[in-house]
Amino acid sequence: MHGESDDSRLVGAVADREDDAVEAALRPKSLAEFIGQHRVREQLDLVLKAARQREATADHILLSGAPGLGKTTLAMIVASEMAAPIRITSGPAIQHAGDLAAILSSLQEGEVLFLDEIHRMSRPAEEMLYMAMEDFRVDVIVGKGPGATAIPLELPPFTLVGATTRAGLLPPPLRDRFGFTAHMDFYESGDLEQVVHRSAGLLDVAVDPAGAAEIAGRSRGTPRIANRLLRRVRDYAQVRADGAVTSDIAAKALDVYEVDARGLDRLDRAVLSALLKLFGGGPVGLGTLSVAVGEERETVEEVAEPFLVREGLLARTPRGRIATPAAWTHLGLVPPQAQANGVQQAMFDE
Ligand SMILES: Nc1ncnc2c1ncn2[C@@H]1O[C@H](COP(=O)(O)OP(=O)(O)OP(=O)(O)O)[C@@H](O)[C@H]1O
Repeated sequence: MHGESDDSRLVGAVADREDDAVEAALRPKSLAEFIGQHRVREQLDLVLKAARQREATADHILLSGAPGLGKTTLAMIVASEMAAPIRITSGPAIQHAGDLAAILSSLQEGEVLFLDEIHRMSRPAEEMLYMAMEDFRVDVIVGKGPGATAIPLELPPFTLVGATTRAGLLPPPLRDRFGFTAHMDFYESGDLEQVVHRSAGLLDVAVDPAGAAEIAGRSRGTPRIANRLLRRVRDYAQVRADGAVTSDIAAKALDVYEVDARGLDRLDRAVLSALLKLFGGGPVGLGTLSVAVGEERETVEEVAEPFLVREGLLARTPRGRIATPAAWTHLGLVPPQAQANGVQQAMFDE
């Protein structure tokens, strides 16, 4: 068993250590620099401009969307557009209401508090946050048991920017306290090409338009992946060529890393290939499919399948997993039905 996790893959959307080190340099610093997500950008622009005109603190903002689409980047942009400082933390880091009280009580007026993975906060912290968001006040509990007392503490107005991979996971009372919710979608290929060009400029790598398109096409709609693939292509171009990235160089480099033209990696293709070659395209149960590819059930279900489903290559049905016609085409195989038809046609021709 490989026990593969999403963050160990070149096409994983969750940040790895190298991403952490270079992402800061690649982050757009203003809304004008932020590529794609036109609707979200326009809406956010209005929210922030209006707050600035009123000389008020911006409303609380909820950003939802898959990892690597730019939620942290947007939170930082909110702070810079409001000329406000930003404090960054995450749901899992706040286990006790006291942790949150300490952060909230040290905020400056107008500060942006970025709370990543807000759906993973503990319940007591969440309840404290309701009051802080609405009334800019927290009750700090002193003591334990019947002798415990709540001491109210006034907070300066601040802007909470919450990020979550799924807004549906948030309890409605929390969701309702955001003045503005932005849903971020996967990026269009053209937008990702722009991301590649922009990052290449910052990293001082020469990339021609076809090279950028080749990288964008394999980036699974995600800027973080586009930036990571660009770095691997840069290595290849430097070691095996003259440093310039063309479509040929990008394709060869990403073939070495087993990321195919549609952004599928070894694991994705192993799942599809087993489904097609061993089970005739399904339906087959998840357990059987996982054994066939030598991976844990969870790895197949949570790491490989979401992208295959999104790409319309695999479908989850009550009877099991099935491949779509596009899956056969992608792996260059002929579906059994078409094969049978072909045989019949040949007999008829005779
Ligand atoms: N619209 C964009 N234009 C240019 N670069 C972008 C854009 N969105 C994201 N990026 C780049 O993608 C990388 C990942 O973005 P970011 O860290 O903001 O994602 P995220 O959604 O917060 O991910 P996570 O939820 O995993 O923290 C950053 O290096 C950033 O530079």
